[in-house]
Amino acid sequence: MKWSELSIHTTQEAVEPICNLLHEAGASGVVIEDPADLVKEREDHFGEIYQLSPTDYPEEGVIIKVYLQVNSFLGETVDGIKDAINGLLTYGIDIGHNTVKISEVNEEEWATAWKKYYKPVKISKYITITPTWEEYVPENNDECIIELDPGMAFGTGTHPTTVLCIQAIEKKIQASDHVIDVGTGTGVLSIAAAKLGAEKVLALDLDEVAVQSATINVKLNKVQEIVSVKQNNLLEQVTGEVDLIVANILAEVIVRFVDDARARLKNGGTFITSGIIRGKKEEVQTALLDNGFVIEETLEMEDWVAFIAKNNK
Ligand SMILES: C[S@@+](CC[C@H](N)C(=O)[O-])C[C@H]1O[C@@H](n2cnc3c(N)ncnc32)[C@H](O)[C@@H]1O
Repeated sequence: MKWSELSIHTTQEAVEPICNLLHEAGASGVVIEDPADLVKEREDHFGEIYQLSPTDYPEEGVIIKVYLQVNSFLGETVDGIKDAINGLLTYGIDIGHNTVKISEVNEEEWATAWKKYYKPVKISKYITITPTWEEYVPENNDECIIELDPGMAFGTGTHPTTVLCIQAIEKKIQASDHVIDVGTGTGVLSIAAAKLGAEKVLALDLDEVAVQSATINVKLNKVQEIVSVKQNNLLEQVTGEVDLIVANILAEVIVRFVDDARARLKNGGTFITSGIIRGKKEEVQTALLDNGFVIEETLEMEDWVAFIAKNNK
């Protein structure tokens, strides 16, 4: 199969809206080359990516690379993407150089192109995520390693929303808890829950690619006795009550199923929600409070927010 690599030179400010546009255009597997990643200072070292090489990054601006299948609609798709990016100017977003280069790559090149950006990451007190192809020696006996092959699904573990979720799970999980992970992506949060002591985890995702990816990663981490992966829309048709639900999905999606999450939680159970951009914090907070949750803690990292909410029935 032939793939086209679309390389867009833009600004940091435009990264998120462009990634949204690319997602809407049907592209998945976005690589972001942002030189800020090389020098990023953090309050703690959680989420820090090790061993990055400056030669892989532009000197200025950000390069977004996305891979599209070569088919008869490719020309229209690329034109549509270019028009949509130009349209960001009307919202006052600086799109910088805005050069778009297209080159053809074969499947093997595409499958490995993004791997050089993905290194071992210490996520929380106990959890370190390492890609399957990296050799990593734990620093101490308490360190819990999650091996991941993200493929095309979301969830390398380095995104602030994922980091916040793992830190929240680590705080709240109790041995023998039953857990549901809504929007599992690569399965990273389900695997973390299992490794941190959960007895049973149901990992759900609407996207078939995510379900495949999570199934592989669950086996890779030898937690298949604990984690079952299923294709499912949010909590539809899910029955019973669990101790903890985690959902790293966009704010717009979270507010749609807060009531279902409450119905699926035991009295005193915990709902961890992430994927909330700062501007949507109040919308989600209101939805949680209106549905009878008590907000125990609000976690923030970069522009992202996560809530730890308790179900008091
Ligand atoms: C931001 S990713 C989170 C992945 C992973 N849990 C993490 O924390 O890194 C959101 C995931 O939610 C899934 N998703 C979006 N809408 C969904 C829905 N209605 N039902 C189930 N999953 C959904 C997407 O396919 C995607 O894999």
